[in-house]
Amino acid sequence: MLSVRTLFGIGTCPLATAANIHKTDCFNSRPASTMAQTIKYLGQEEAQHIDEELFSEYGFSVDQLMELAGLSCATAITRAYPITSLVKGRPSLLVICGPGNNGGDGLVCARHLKLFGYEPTILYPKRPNKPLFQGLTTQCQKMEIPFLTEMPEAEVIEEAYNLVIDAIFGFSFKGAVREPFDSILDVLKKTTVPIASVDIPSGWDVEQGSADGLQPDMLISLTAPKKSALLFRGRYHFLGGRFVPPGLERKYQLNLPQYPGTDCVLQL
Ligand SMILES: NC(=O)C1=CN([C@@H]2O[C@H](COP(=O)(O)OP(=O)(O)OC[C@H]3O[C@@H](n4cnc5c(N)ncnc54)[C@H](O)[C@@H]3O)[C@@H](O)[C@H]2O)[C@@H](O)CC1
Ligand SMILES: [K+]
Repeated sequence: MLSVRTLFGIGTCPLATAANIHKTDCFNSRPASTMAQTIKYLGQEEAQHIDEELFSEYGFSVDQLMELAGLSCATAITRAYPITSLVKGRPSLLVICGPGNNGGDGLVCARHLKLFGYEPTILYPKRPNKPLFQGLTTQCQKMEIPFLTEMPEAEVIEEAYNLVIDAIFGFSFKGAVREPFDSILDVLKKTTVPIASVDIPSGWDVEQGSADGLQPDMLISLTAPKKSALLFRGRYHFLGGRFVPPGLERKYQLNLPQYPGTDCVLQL
């Protein structure tokens, strides 16, 4: 059956215009694609094991995979929210980065989005004292991406930004959210600006989700979706992180779909 998306393509759907991009459910009846049915949804421990093996057995470095993950996120965002579809006069985005590697993906994503013509602003309240994150921060500063010193109020976000990119927590998140991220997530829950979450909607249990948590408009699952992604109800679910070696895919029976051509993302 032909879906609206098939007919018009993302960004050219007649309903996804500048006037209604905020939460308009243009693609509410998302087709249950065969790919999404067969792909494996990972538990928290499994995701962490895959992560460790990529570094220990397969010889990757963190910054290498982070670069590919962040590029995937930026690419997926350009597909779902092309600059021409944005409601504000400027293509402004707010990227909120957390204290771990999910936050690192956010920094890389912001840098690529700037190169793609968007105007990202970063909030990075807890910065690890490690060369990797210091380097990524410097790169963003040299790209002339502004950093905020505090979380804006929900009304200010609505006024100033087209989209919030949530790169706060990924698959290592556990337990109750600690400050300052608790207050940050409270503000995000109040705003109607669409949210694009990197790997996992922040604050969600990696496997069980969160009934009263964030409800992002977009989710970019990295490597493979996590179990909580089955509860995602937003418009756009993309897969990114096209770096999984075949042996690792076989071992964990990931059943990853074929990425089209040279693309680094795929819509599920
Ligand atoms: N193997 C992969 O698939 C890859 C994963 N990457 C990214 O790395 C992420 C995982 O990164 P990490 O393992 O560093 O972990 P996260 O980025 O998920 O978070 C860990 C950080 O969050 C803090 N934290 C955890 N629970 C908290 C709570 N309840 N309240 C406040 N702070 C809390 C921890 O103290 C730690 O600083 C993935 O989700 C993905 O975004 C990519 O960078 C590269 C490839
Ligand atoms: K996230």
